[in-house]
Amino acid sequence: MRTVALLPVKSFGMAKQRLGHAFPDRPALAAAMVADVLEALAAVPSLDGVIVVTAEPIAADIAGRMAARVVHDPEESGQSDAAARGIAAALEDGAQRVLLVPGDCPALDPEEVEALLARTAPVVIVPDRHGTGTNALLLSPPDVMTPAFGEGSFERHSRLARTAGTEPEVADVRTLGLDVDTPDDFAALKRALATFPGGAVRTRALLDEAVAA
Ligand SMILES: Nc1nc2c(ncn2[C@@H]2O[C@H](COP(=O)(O)OP(=O)(O)OP(=O)(O)O)[C@@H](O)[C@H]2O)c(=O)[nH]1
Ligand SMILES: C=C(OP(=O)(O)O)C(=O)O
Repeated sequence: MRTVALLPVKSFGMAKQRLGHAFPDRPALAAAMVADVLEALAAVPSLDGVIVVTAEPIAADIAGRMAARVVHDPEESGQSDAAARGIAAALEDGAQRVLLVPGDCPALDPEEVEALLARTAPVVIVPDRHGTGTNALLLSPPDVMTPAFGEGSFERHSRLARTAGTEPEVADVRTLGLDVDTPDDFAALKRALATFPGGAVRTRALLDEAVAA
């Protein structure tokens, strides 16, 4: 089943507002995290392609160097609209399934993603670590339902799946749950990177630089 990962990426100058002063250089962190996510996705055997939806030239350059297709996002009107652009592009590419992931989960483990792709339900929701948001959506077909990210999106996506006539499956994926939005998320990521070796090469390097500075 042709499966494409979709990665919406907001312009780095605007990204990670909720992180506040937890990390000095938010654009650099956003760029490192996106590159680490793309490297992890490239190592997932069951993915047939990756589409990055962005207006950020640096993200587009990173994507191009990692063999991902870039879809421009002129409006930057939110993750859901960007996801919809990606779904349309994936359908054009003949995708039968899409995996929507955020660009801020740098510890993403390719083996965990591969295991997630073994699921066959039309809608699989990966909740955030609080259980109220959505860190990933596996949709088959890609337009089985319309993503509606944002606060409370876990319940909303569950409801949308049922409205589309299918009972959503819920999958807990540890490294997809390590998305970085708030200072607490950032602290949780640093603890996870200290505990689990491997992955997040660029994000680790940036964090080490910040500590050394
Ligand atoms: N292309 C695109 N991606 C977006 C947009 N808004 C959010 N994203 C991406 O969607 C994913 C989740 O985004 P959020 O964590 O909600 O937004 P953020 O900018 O990373 O963080 P905040 O500034 O705290 O909201 C990240 O990969 C973002 O880059 C948008 O308008 N356009
Ligand atoms: C986008 C979501 O949350 P966040 O903006 O915190 O990543 C979500 O949970 O749907």
